[in-house]
Amino acid sequence: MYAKVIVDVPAKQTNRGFDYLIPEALREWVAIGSRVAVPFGPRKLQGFVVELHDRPDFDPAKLKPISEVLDLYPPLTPDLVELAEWVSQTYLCHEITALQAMVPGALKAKYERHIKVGDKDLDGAHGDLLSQGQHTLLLPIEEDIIEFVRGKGSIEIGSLLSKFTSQGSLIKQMITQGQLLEVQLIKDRMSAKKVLTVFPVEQPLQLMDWAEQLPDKSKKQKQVLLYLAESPYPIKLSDLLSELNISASTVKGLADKGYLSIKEVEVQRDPYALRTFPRTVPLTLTPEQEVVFGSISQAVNELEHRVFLLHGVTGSGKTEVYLQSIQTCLDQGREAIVLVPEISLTPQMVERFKGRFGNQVAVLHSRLSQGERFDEWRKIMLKQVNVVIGARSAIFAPFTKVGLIIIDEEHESSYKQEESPKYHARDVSIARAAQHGAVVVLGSATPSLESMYGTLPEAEQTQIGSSGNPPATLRSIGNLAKPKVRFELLTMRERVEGRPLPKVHIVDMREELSEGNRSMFSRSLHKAIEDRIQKKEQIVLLLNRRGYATFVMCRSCGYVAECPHCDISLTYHQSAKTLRCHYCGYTEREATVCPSCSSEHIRHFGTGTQRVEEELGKLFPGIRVIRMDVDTTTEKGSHEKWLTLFRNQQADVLLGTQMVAKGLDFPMVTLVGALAADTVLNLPDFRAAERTFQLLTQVGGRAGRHELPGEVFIQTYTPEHYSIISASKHDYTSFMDKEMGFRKFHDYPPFHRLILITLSHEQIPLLMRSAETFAAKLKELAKSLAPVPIEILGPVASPISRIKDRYRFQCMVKYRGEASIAGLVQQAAATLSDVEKQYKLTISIDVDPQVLM
Ligand SMILES: Nc1ncnc2c1ncn2[C@@H]1O[C@H](COP(=O)(O)OP(=O)(O)OP(=O)(O)O)[C@@H](O)[C@H]1O
Ligand SMILES: [Zn+2]
Ligand SMILES: [Zn+2]
Repeated sequence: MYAKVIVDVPAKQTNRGFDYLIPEALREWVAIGSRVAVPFGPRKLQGFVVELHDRPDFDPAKLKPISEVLDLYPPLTPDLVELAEWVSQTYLCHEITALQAMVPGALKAKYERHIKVGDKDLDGAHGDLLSQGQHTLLLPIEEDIIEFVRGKGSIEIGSLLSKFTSQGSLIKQMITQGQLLEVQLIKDRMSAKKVLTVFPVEQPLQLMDWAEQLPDKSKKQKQVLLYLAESPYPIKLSDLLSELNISASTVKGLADKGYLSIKEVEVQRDPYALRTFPRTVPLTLTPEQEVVFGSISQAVNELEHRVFLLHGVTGSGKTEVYLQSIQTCLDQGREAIVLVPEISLTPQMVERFKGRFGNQVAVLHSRLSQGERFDEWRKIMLKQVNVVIGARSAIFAPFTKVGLIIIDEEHESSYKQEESPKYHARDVSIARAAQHGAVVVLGSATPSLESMYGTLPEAEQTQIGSSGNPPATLRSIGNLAKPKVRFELLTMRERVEGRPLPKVHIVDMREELSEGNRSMFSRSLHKAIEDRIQKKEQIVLLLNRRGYATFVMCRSCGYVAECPHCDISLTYHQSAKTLRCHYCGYTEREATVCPSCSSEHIRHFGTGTQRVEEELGKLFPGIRVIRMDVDTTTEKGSHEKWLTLFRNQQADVLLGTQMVAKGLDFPMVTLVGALAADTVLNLPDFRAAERTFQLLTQVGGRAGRHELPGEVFIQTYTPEHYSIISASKHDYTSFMDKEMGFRKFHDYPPFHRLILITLSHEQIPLLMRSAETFAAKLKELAKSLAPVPIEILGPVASPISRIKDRYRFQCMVKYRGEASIAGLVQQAAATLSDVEKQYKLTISIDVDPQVLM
């Protein structure tokens, strides 16, 4: 039996499985998905077993054996190993990168150089060495070192050097002469947490006997034995110490006498251990919920791989449908994965799932510590849970019988990972569900155009996009070749209990200006805020920008403060009175005079959340504002803290960036204001209108979700834009029609698919030459695909033309259908691999990009 192993080196040359022997002793332990240590050239590396077989590519006699199996259970399931191959082919990354993305960060290997006693010291004890005479006599210090290392078994080289300071060169010499041996160990970054636990070793009566026999002066020890006699259960050492107010040596003394034992016991770090979640029972479904639930549960019961797109207006009760569908799945003995966008994974969301399914739920998000995340993941692997709710990467939860995958707020662009592997969790979820015969539910009040397009019958899609195929479905690659599925549309048009959607007002800010209102609050919004404060109702204000102001500009000469390393203007931060670059972190002091013309008329422009907060304080004295943006939520738990304060009505206003727009369900919120609806609309991105419509609909949806009716104000300089008008009328259909027309006209997704290639280098000439070489090669390769329509745009400078002192050029590929364009792009990029290596050119390829900057 041989194992194919993919090693921990993300490079082109190592992007394949290498064969290794499985030593007899490890047979039982090696499986597909095992993490192993293998010799690789002079090094020892971590790798994943991706195949077991009995026909090696090379002479079996020359194969090396696997050195170690690193886990008790393989951290990856065979289906995940297969999925990794699909991810690497679809999104053009190394397979090891895809595999690594599937295991928690705690399992990423840490390579340590250790020292052992070398085999030159053949007979073990140095006494023999001396008598044999053929060895050079060891110096006493050398003997000390060898004895020390022998005692440790093996020791990290740094620790050895710090023990024997100033013996560095001697130790090096001993390694060269073979008295010491250097080995490489693979350690996990994190391991299961263990605590010392005290175990009684006998029955209570015996313990009491022992207590009796102890001399009178050992009062404390007697106390411990009597305590254990009374409650004869294992107890954490630290708990025992604090309970009896004794020292560890007391307990240790008893252990030495054999009256009790102290062992290390593995415990799980549970971020929610201190919280209790009141159990909830299924609600009686509304007729609309009933219909939707019926379709989903039927598919789950029939174990059919189907994809539903659930379009339900804000407050229509999608979560309850998810919960009951998951119950159906669990009743089947299968497992469920729920994905939510990182920022809407609020305590409220967790509570809904833990409240219904209790300890069966694991939670995975980035605000957990690495250790907590590792332990949540272990609960999944050890089958202690059967539901996981988490952000993007939870799609890789190591379940083995997935029955249902739910993606809430499926339109969210954060489901696309921006670093390699640049996967889209929505598309990966469909691939994974296909492997398991599982059902996918994509839920949103504002479904993405891609998903909506996926619901159209083939004929209609053809009509719109002539020969296009749905982009969001599974491509036929490798083992994952499955027939494409068409998405089935389910709709919920009403809020529960017939609550009305909020009334929306569009406010034309140009009019405000012309009538002399220079404030960032229109008169009508101002009045509405006053009204709610008086009624003790709550307000959500959205400003899609953080910081105090977007940029600093000189009114005399037009100078704008820009980052010296990136072509992007700096953002003013009020609290530190600094200008900061959001791309590289560069920071400088606020200037009081213009660096260009020395004028004093240099000001911050635009409005940031900090400035709104200040102005609210001035306009409404005594108003209690919670500001939530990246700057106020970096601390662990801060997100939770702010939302709890708001829920407990300890604030009147929740002001923030898009993180206040999603998923929140607060009964007292009756007013929502979008202060500058155009910020997103003005971005140079073909999805700007879609993002604007989604954001306004979502934030508006926070108002009036319970008994009290809601009202929304949208402040804008472009009140005639269809995304704003449609959002104000809750009219998804008319927005969709217009936007589909626009996308079709410009050959944008979902009618065409995109691949964005960004090249970067410190020098423009080399960069331009490389970009042109790349584009020319790609154009040549594309000819082979004719008549498949493929368009190659560029190279042009990227919208952000420089980041961290590296210039950036991009090419955009637009194509239709399922042709394997990605492969061609990779081939074209390969022609530059020498330049990449020699001159440090970087090429980044983004398949189905969400961010075009
Ligand atoms: N069948 C039901 N009977 C009574 N109340 C319900 C029912 N279903 C849901 N609700 C309540 O309605 C409110 C809105 O539901 P939920 O938050 O699930 O909406 P949603 O569709 O997820 O909205 P959004 O897209 O805005 O997040 C919640 O307070 C929920 O408890
Ligand atoms: Zn100036
Ligand atoms: Zn910068």
